[in-house]
Amino acid sequence: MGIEVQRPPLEAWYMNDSEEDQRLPHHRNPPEYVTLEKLAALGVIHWVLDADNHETDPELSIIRKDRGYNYTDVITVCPEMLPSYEAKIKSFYEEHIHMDEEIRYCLDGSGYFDVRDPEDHWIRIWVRKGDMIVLPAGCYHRFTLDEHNYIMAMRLFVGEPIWTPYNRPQDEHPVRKGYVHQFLQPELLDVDMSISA
Ligand SMILES: CSCCC(=O)/C(O)=C/O
Ligand SMILES: [Fe+2]
Repeated sequence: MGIEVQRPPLEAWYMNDSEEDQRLPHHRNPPEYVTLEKLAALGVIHWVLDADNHETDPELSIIRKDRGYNYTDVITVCPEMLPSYEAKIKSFYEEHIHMDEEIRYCLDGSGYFDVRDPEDHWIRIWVRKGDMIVLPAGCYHRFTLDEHNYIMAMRLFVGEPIWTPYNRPQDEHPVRKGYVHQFLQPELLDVDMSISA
């Protein structure tokens, strides 16, 4: 029998355009929440796992086996523990893609992963202890700590890890084109295109 993890579901919302501190929530007024279904349509996958028992968690083992995530390490992002903290935080918050999935499992603390919707608006995904998310290869995104300034996250990968970010614009990159083709094609989107014809 699985362990019931008592915690609120993943929260995601549209961001406002404020230039204030990136670690603030940046809700629109009134707030506009984004469903897990909408995130799934963008290719963002999510699980809530038992972070306190991640070393022996059979659910994590199954995900890793099913998806081929044979590599793991743990990164702690906070001013005291991350070497070159300021430079890393700046680079994480530059909009970028990777050639592979970005897979992060929050073991403690929290932070925000921002992704673009089909109209290029930012969606902020609040990742807290127990959340594991996958951002597809070629998906524009960025990361910031929240106001608590601390996250400990497992990083997973298929094979030897490559963390290289490719900053926007990457619209001609084959991996970006593949993402657009798979997730952002107009016929896949839940929008009324007739009014723009
Ligand atoms: C919480 S893991 C640090 C952020 C990171 O690794 C990354 O690639 C952000 O895009
Ligand atoms: Fe990234």
